[in-house]
Amino acid sequence: MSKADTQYLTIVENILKNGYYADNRTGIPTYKLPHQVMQFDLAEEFPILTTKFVAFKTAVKELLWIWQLQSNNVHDLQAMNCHVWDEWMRPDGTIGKAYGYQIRKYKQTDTLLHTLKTDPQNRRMIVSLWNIEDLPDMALEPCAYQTLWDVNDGRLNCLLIQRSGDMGLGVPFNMTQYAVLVHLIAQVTGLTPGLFTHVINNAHIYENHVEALQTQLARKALAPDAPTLEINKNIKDFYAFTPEDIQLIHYKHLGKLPMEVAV
Ligand SMILES: Nc1nc(=O)c2c([nH]1)NC[C@@H]1CN(c3ccc(C(=O)N[C@@H](CCC(=O)O)C(=O)O)cc3)CN21
Ligand SMILES: O=c1ccn([C@H]2C[C@H](O)[C@@H](COP(=O)(O)O)O2)c(=O)[nH]1
Repeated sequence: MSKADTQYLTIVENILKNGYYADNRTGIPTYKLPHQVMQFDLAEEFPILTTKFVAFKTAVKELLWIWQLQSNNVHDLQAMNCHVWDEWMRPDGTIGKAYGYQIRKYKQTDTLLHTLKTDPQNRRMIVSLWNIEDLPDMALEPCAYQTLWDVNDGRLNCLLIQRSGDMGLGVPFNMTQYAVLVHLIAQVTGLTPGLFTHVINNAHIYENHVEALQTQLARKALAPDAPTLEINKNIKDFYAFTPEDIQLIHYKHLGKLPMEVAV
């Protein structure tokens, strides 16, 4: 079993056992717990679940859409054969001033890369998608909305803050895609991947995901070891990475667990 499975399933188990049952805007109630934390040393193991199949390539494409393409246009994501944002697409084809829009608006990827290269002991390396002024014009207010970056002895550390975490669908994507991001940014800044800490303010399980997550919990004993991440080492420019440059080697898992997304 991967360390990702252990930490993720501990949270899932705790929510199912002790979570507070409450309504929310989607109409599908959730069980929820506050302030759940996972922490991975990326030098030791790449965090991805093995107790179910995580659509790794899809998660990587969504990440590149936000951080590299810096797009809010759902058609750009669909062009990569990724459809996880289809339900939130507005008639103009975008998700409004959300996600990639906020990265581009303030050149946040460029600034982070530049600071990591020129002033790695800077204590102000923050990328934030939470822009109060623009919130009313977003199709969805960003969930994984902030990262804080830090360097110790050549190791790149990242703290991800997520205000709202869908444990069944969003979180398995988020934990893995942000781990990929740390690897990508480390490679192009001459650093090595260090600690990745993922804080979730409202960690919830939708009522209609309970059965699938119970199935996943029951699979624990059979879980395979974690795969390894392999990135094309020749790439030194963050904007040159393609999904093909980012490969999972020997990803063994216990199969898909379909869940419906609450819109
Ligand atoms: N309720 C909700 N949960 C989320 O996780 C979420 C939202 N809304 N809204 C915006 C994005 C969209 N996200 C999504 C949407 C769908 C999948 C999903 O269906 N995942 C499937 C595989 C999809 C594929 O293979 O392409 C899965 O089994 O993980 C994942 C994340 C994450 N976000
Ligand atoms: O990257 C993401 C994006 C979204 N989510 C989930 C978290 C919630 O279940 C919904 C958003 O609903 P709000 O009412 O705006 O909190 O989407 C996620 O887990 N990860």
